[in-house]
Amino acid sequence: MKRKSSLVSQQMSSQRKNMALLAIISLALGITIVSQAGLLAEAVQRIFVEKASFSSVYLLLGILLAVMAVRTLLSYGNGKVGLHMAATAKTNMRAAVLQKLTHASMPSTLLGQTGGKVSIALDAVDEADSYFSQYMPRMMEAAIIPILILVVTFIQHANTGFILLFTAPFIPLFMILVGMKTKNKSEEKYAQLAEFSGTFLDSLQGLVTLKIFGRAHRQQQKIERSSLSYRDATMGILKIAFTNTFMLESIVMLSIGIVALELAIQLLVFKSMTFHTAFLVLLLVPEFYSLLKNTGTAFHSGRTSMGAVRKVEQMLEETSGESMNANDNEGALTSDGIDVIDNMDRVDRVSKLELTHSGDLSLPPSIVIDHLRFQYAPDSFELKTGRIQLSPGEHIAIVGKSGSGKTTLLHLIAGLLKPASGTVLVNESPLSQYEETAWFEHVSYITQHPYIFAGTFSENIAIGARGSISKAEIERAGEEAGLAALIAQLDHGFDTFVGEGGRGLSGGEKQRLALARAFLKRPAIILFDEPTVGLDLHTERVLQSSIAKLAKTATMITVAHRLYTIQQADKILFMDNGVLVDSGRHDELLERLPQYAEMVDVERKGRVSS
Ligand SMILES: Nc1ncnc2c1ncn2[C@@H]1O[C@H](COP(=O)(O)OP(=O)(O)OP(=O)(O)O)[C@@H](O)[C@H]1O
Repeated sequence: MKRKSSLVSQQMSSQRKNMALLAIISLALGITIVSQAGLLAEAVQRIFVEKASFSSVYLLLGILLAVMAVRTLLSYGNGKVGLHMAATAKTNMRAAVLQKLTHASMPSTLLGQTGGKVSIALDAVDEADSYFSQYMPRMMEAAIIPILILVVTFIQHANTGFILLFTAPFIPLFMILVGMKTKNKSEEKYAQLAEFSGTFLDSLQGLVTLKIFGRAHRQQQKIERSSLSYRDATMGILKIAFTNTFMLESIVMLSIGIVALELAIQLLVFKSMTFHTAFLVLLLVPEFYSLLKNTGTAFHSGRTSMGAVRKVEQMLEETSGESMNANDNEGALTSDGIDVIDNMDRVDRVSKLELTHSGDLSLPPSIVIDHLRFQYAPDSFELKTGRIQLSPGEHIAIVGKSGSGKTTLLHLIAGLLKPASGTVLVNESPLSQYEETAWFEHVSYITQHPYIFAGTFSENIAIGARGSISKAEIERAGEEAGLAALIAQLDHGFDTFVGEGGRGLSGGEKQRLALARAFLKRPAIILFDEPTVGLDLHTERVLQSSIAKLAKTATMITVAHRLYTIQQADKILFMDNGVLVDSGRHDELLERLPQYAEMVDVERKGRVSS
């Protein structure tokens, strides 16, 4: 293997003990192979050449049987160590993939297809198995045993030793040639599989939309095309594998034939060697080639594994380019730790961590937005702000037209996006100086489409808890969030199962469930994306009063659409085309900002007409 993947190298260095064990077992295996041949040659020599009685070789045959048993046990041991190495490596690699995915920044999670990522995390990591379970043990055997056999052969009969020495390099040479081609093919196969999985999952998720727009058939053809390319890539690899096996077998047969011919000539024509020596050498030679041949097959699967591992590495590299190291002050914060998943399917976890920042995070904190600038991509939408102070416990409303950058500003304040320049100051220190987990421990984000996991109401609410939590506490949080009436109608109450993606819950109900999580957490900072679609009056009131209760002791920043929310806010941030134009109370902005007055007017008319 010319260039070992760094992921594989990492695994190797962490498994040095197992490698040493493999080397010891391989050496012992080599000794049993040579002993076995020696004992067998001796037994045959005594019985057939020296015509000794069968009973005189009982002991010899007994030892031979014991050596064979030991050889079997050692082979089994080698396999076991390989499997153990593979299992450990796969666990580590999968942990690394999961770690990277959960710590990836928000923009990077939006890149690529989910199905493709799943196929890499599951299938590609599985493919790495054969590198450790087959390739490594075989390579170790190939590095030790053939040398041992070669030494014994040279001692016994130098001519055969030279034949082995001359023909053996053809096998690795051939392996390298084929292996190179297989690796490319294998990478191609994984690209095809990832595309196939991605297309398949995307189509499943958007099946209703596809049907409505009459695109189901076209999508079906797309799936068919990608499945055919996957088949072709797999067949390509198999073709190489079969050719590989055929060529290796031919080389081995030819070589053994040459050795046998040479031995026969020496034994019968020149009578320059004993039967014992000839037979011993003839027994050892197939073992020699068989080991090299096995290595060839293992090399093929090792190469296939490397292609798969390369894919895993690429994925890790791609996500790590975007991810934030928790200790990296420059890095973008991620939503890791937020108690409610936003509509981009962010995964949340809450764990207690020390603040890296030396100052105390007094709560609720004061927040200063200080000349932020942000772009998703060059030459696209740009967000700009001046300097604005948000006092502890204030209720802030971000308002503006659709696409003006409200959500982007909210994500920048929350640390979910990293500004290109400027800072968000929390208690007068840059947000980037805080340990992200510690910061998110105090933040709850209630999006318009909170993510509901497959599980019961209780399990979904308990996600908001910092430690272990009692059923009574979960139920109290549910009631405070206004879920009591809904739960009372269900046969299994809080133990009712809500499906993946929160199937069976309305938008308002999902938000109440997200609120229940927040009630368990009691955050100091609440980020709230107010529903744009009209909820019924009752639901809206329940949500409104629950949020108000939760926000009593917190700084709340709302992307606001309701006039009521806007009027009640302590401070309104008015966004226009990415620019934070002005901030102030409702009456102040009405007076000095015509665009704001116009927006309020439109909102009022909308209310009356709807
Ligand atoms: N992930 C993204 N990548 C690239 N551009 C984005 C991304 N998210 C938002 N944008 C763009 O940034 C601009 C501001 O979007 P943003 O969601 O902040 O607006 P908004 O005021 O919250 O809109 P709405 O009220 O409709 O939700 C829009 O032009 C949008 O297309």
